[in-house]
Amino acid sequence: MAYEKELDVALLAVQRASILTRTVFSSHTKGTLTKSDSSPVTIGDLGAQALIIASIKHAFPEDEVVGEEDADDLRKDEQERTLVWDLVQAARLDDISAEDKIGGPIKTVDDMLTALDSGRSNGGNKGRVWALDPIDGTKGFLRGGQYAVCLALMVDGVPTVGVIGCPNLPIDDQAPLDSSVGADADDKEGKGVLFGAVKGEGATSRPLSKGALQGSKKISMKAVPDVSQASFCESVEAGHSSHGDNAAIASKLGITKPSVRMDSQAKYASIARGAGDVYLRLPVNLRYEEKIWDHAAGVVLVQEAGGEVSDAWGKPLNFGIGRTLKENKGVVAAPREIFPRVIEVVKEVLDVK
Ligand SMILES: Nc1ncnc2c1ncn2[C@@H]1O[C@H](COP(=O)(O)O)[C@@H](OP(=O)(O)O)[C@H]1O
Ligand SMILES: [Mg+2]
Ligand SMILES: [Mg+2]
Ligand SMILES: [Mg+2]
Repeated sequence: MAYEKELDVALLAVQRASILTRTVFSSHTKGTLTKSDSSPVTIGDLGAQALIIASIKHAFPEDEVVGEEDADDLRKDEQERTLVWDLVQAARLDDISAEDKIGGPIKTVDDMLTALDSGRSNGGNKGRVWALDPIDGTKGFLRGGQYAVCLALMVDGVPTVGVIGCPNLPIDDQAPLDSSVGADADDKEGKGVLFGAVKGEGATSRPLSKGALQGSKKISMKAVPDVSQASFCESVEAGHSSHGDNAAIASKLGITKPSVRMDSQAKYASIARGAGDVYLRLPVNLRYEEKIWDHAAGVVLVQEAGGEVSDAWGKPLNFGIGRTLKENKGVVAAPREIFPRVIEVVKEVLDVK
């Protein structure tokens, strides 16, 4: 199989980082700081990014990483640095050969800061670049909703390997998608899924474990013979995607089921495994540039499960022009057969605005 080592390393790296995020999710201490764009970041985001970049740099030292976070706050804030260091040291896979494949524990605080700071690549359309979102859906993570640990390898600007860890999603791929999945989520028994996909090789899910990789199943999107029966998902945060436009599109498609709101790329993962059908992310503010790490892994997963993804105008997402998708606005994902119809209606709704 192509990119077998890359997929393995990415799955193990995300699995190890999820051990850390789960610890923070169930703890009162989240060390929440506010970033310059007023969005939140926690000790979970920072620890997970350090662990994942350390894993990538161990296995593929030449590769670049576009990561959401950096070490600026930790270099200034000793208390926060100590909290993250304790978490990073504690997060270990319980299978030694799995842990070895991703380089074993980070050795020093300096190594942790260097790893965390090694996600500053500007991306581009040449060579191998990883896109990393250590916690996607930080607001959901803090609220007790869905969140996802997301990692993708882009080759010459094309998302090629995608891995998403969803600690709060039900393991059962067929579990119906209703509003309870997105709200008041937890990571108790029966929860925690690790998704993986390689371009041209299909997509899989398996239970998120603490050790070696096991028990993967092929996943695919559900057939939707009648688009009015589709279920669609969208962001919980009204500032991230226009709930009004999404509702207008659903109504024009004849969809009467209420939308399922959930945070993070758990939306891509949920439609990829056929728990839902359509993901709508209509722009609220046309000046906002979507970040590549918010989409790269989800796009590989959906494409490999039988779906198509574009921006709201039906334009392919261009991951090869930097850290953002500045040539695109909004995102639409749906099974291949109904995708043209969905885009047609999305354009109708946007045209009358
Ligand atoms: N105005 C905006 N429009 C669209 N996305 C936004 C946004 N402001 C922040 N985001 C992104 O929305 C992501 C969460 O998406 P969702 O709403 O699907 O959960 C955030 O990821 P992080 O939580 O990793 O920062 C952030 O990058
Ligand atoms: Mg994100
Ligand atoms: Mg994030
Ligand atoms: Mg963020």
